[in-house]
Amino acid sequence: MTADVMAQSTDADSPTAQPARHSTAQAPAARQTPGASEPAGGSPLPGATRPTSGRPLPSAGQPASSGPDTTADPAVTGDSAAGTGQVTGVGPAAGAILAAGSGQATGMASAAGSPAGSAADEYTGAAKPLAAGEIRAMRERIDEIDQAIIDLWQERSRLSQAVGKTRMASGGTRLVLAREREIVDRFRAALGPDGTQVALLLLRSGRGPL
Ligand SMILES: C=C(O[C@@H]1C=C(C(=O)O)C=C[C@H]1O)C(=O)O
Repeated sequence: MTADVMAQSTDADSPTAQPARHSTAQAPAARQTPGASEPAGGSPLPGATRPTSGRPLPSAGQPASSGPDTTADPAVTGDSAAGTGQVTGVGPAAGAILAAGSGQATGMASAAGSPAGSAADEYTGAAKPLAAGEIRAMRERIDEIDQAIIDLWQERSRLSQAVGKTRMASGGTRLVLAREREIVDRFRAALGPDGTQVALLLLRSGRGPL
């Protein structure tokens, strides 16, 4: 775990009463999760509650939702990352996805802002048919990729829970922090600060009820 990731740590992830046993034998001594309590479905690791980048998304139009833009909120923390932050709209022309703290995915772009009389494609947000076709093709692949991510995510989660059960049945610890740090570091090295968040969500997903 690098120092800057550790510096991002806060303790805002809600702790639960659920006790957890951590194996810290191999973990770096610089920062140990103190003792017995484990954040709820969350992570004892640094970086767990770091807000997302907060970078505003470029948009040529207005959000489809009037809900608050949580891109600057600590959205990827605790349950909020999984339960909210849904895609609520697509800006016309630019096709920018606008995240909001609540609401359903509408996936529809407003025709407002399109050139008058043009065949604006409301589904893709494109202002010209050719662009709409390209976008549809790319979206097909995006959908495939998303499904692969979901499948792999669920497979990983099942494996992680199986490891935990096996270890506990052998009298071992529920979690191994040194291993979790290794995983967080790998994701962060590959993806930057967002990778940290992804890794923490992955780890949380794998905990489940043991
Ligand atoms: C799956 C394991 O158990 C736990 C879950 C981990 C994970 O989801 O990757 C990593 C470390 C452990 O806290 C493991 O030790 O490999």
